[in-house]
Amino acid sequence: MTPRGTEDSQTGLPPPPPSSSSQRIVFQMPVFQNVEDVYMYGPGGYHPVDLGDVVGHSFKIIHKLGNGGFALVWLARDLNQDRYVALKILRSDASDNEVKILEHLKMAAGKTRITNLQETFTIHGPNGFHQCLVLDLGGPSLRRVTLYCKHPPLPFLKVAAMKIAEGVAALHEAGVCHGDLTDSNVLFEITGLQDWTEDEVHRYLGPPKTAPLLFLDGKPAPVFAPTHVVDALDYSHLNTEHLSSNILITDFGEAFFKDNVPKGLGTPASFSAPELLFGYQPSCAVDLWALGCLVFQIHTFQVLIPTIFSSDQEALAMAIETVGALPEAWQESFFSSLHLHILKVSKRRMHLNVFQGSKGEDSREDIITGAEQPRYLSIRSSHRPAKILTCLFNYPTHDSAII
Ligand SMILES: Nc1ncnc2c1ncn2[C@@H]1O[C@H](COP(=O)(O)OP(=O)(O)OP(=O)(O)O)[C@@H](O)[C@H]1O
Repeated sequence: MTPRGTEDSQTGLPPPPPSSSSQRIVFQMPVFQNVEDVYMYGPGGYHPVDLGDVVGHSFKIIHKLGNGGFALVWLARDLNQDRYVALKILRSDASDNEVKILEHLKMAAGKTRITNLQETFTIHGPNGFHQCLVLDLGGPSLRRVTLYCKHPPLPFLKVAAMKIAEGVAALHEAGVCHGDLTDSNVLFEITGLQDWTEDEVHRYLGPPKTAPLLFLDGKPAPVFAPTHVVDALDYSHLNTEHLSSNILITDFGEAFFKDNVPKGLGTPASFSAPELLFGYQPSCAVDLWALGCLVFQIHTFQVLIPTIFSSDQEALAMAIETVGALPEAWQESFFSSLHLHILKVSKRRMHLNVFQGSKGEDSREDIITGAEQPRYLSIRSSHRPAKILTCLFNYPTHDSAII
């Protein structure tokens, strides 16, 4: 165990970023599914962490939970309290918005647990100062569960849907809008995990997959990077029976106070409220749109507004197909932006025809020419409206929501 971050220490300046291309850090095979952008190791970027390190006063790094644009999230054991937590270490240049929001929510929390923040602290490392959030530990996201798991029983799903709805209501009551409610930011807890030994964590969740991080010339990575990269947990070793319908809402990086509204949001197209495209400022209503999408997905294991290119126009077209026509005032601007979008896509298609020659099985051309479309559309048109109605009107009461 090597202590790496020192709380609030003030030692020296971080080293300069690598200068020449032979100084670039790379990692070689095996290629992992889910690692951070290693060029973000450098002053202002991610804090380097290796498995087994102890970060802050007592957090031993056991596994990697995930990486976002502004943070790495680690499964850590709190050696003082003897419990597992998620330790989110923000990039040194990350804004303190998420910390402010979570601290406000922690104070405001009433009966409903709306934040999973336990404590915050700051560390200093080779890349600068980093805020660390100690969070309740969640498991796989709704996105992963939707993609890879068997459909859990309906009562389980109803409780999960109710928990998200209660969480969103409590957030709004506390004056906060999440702004980025997506299937990646809703996590299912794992039953019994707190009683597992470290060996059991590795056995049930899969051992960490690591690869050395080296300079292009084969020399070991410098002090501002970790010695190894770690593939984030994919939960493929996890049995669905291990999931609890306790839900954590995470990633408050886009969250905002009701009385301090941002100009726009970076919500992925499939969960983005349509009004944002028509020049309206974000409000708590964007969370309600996203909540509808999530409730549908929890019940059906299908994305309500699926997109191929993650473009806003595509999502809007899907939304129209699913929930009906846009308000009249928006229609003209939608059709002109859709027209531009179609032109862009057909230009890309011509480019692929010219430069790619024959098309492979998985080529992007298949997607662009619409080879995927009939299956995609037929699922939607034959079953979706009925499913939407069933989920939205067959909503559980507290009494019926039993696992
Ligand atoms: N409390 C938690 N328990 C378990 N896993 C978590 C937890 N919080 C985050 N994760 C995992 O880490 C990943 C990255 O976390 P998060 O989305 O909060 O980072 P971020 O940098 O703010 O992301 P983004 O780039 O989307 O803003 C998540 O997708 C999730 O898989």
